[in-house]
Amino acid sequence: MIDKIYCVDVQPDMEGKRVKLAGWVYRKREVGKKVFIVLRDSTGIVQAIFKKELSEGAYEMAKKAGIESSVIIEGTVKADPRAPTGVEIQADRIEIVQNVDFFPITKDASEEFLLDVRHLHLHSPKVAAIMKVKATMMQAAREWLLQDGWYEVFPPILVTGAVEGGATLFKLKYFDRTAYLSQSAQLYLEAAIFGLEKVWSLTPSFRAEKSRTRRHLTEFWHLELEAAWMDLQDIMKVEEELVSYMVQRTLELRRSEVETFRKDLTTLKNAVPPFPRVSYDEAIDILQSKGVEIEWGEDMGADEERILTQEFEAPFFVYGYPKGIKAFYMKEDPEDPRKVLAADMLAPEGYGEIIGGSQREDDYNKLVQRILEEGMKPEDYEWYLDLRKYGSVPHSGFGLGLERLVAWVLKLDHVRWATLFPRTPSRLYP
Ligand SMILES: NC(=O)C[C@H]([NH3+])C(=O)NS(=O)(=O)OC[C@H]1O[C@@H](n2cnc3c(N)ncnc32)[C@H](O)[C@@H]1O
Ligand SMILES: [Mg+2]
Repeated sequence: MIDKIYCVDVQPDMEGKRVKLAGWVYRKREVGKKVFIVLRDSTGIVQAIFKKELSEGAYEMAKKAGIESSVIIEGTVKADPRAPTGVEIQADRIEIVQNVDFFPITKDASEEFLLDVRHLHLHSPKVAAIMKVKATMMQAAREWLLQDGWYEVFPPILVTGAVEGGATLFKLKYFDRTAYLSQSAQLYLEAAIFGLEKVWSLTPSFRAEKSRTRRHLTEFWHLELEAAWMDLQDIMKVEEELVSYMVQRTLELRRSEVETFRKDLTTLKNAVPPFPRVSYDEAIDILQSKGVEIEWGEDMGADEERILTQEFEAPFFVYGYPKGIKAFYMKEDPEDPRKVLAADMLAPEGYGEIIGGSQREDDYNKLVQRILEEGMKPEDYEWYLDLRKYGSVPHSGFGLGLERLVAWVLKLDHVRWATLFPRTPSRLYP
């Protein structure tokens, strides 16, 4: 490993110190007999100035370095308020590790082109900032889950059945059998609670959704929790405490990155428990009062949720959905058999659903009935039904779409920017 420091380490109080840095040529300009190179690394940027009178060899080499060339630079630190970071390096040595004559991404690159060359787009400091925020959100989630006594488990991705409807399964050949890519780890987490009680997993989930909306991917990162003995109210409290901690901790550790994407942090700061709660019935009333044509019993799509979120300045819950629009595993509301004990968490500012959760049906016969009602075969869920035969307990859980949370926090215009290599119906490469 090169004995170097990072751009962020170069500070004005290091005046006169000799330093070595490695990175990529982010910006470059020539003025008279000087070359200014703004070097980029994973921590930020710093300007290096190459003066012909100081080192002709380095000056001539610096002139050759193209944008995004990988370079190693040495020189002396000098405080200079005119430099982008208030300090620069009076460089007397540059090694071009690999020169780039023409970097294909230019200022006028289209979004589709950026996705076509996503492997090169990852050079971008803005993309790196998104990935740092995403990583910090998961660091925060792990911190919270550990201190609150949750066990991480590692469920299978190759599965034999649907959790969220057969229409969005990706099928694959598994030797002489058929397998599917997991839509959700939920059913396996439900099995894990009998030994561990409170479990969580972060897995890729797959949905063969043809929806071409700004919030759908065909592969997304899914943070899921499941807990024995918890009812819907209990799990909603877990959701709001977890999301609040993830958001506030990210503001604490990554505020400069967040502010790169949004100046108004109000809704993020408002993300503290208790989050507002509205019933599905109230949500329908709100939408109808705003002229939306929606009837009780219908699902809210992205457009309806966008309108509903205008009523809130923080993440909020919608609870008490009609049974007909929700999944087979959700427990019927004992007080209203038309409904299930389900709640979604919606992000404000038009982002909508970021979490789907519910209390699960823990009665064997009722679950068999729900499976049949949904046109599914109980024999396909034999192992899952066993969970209701051997010490069944009330239990609840939820799934958080990590890209959707990041998209809201950074106000991204599409979830695809929140993932390293987005997968959508039209994009499988690179
Ligand atoms: N353990 C559970 O209870 C999870 C449950 N089985 C489940 O999968 N619910 S969900 O379908 O609403 O998906 C959960 C969340 O997963 C995200 N999600 C769901 N589908 C997508 C797509 N296609 N793209 C991106 N993100 C997606 C979104 O934030 C949803 O709220
Ligand atoms: Mg959902």
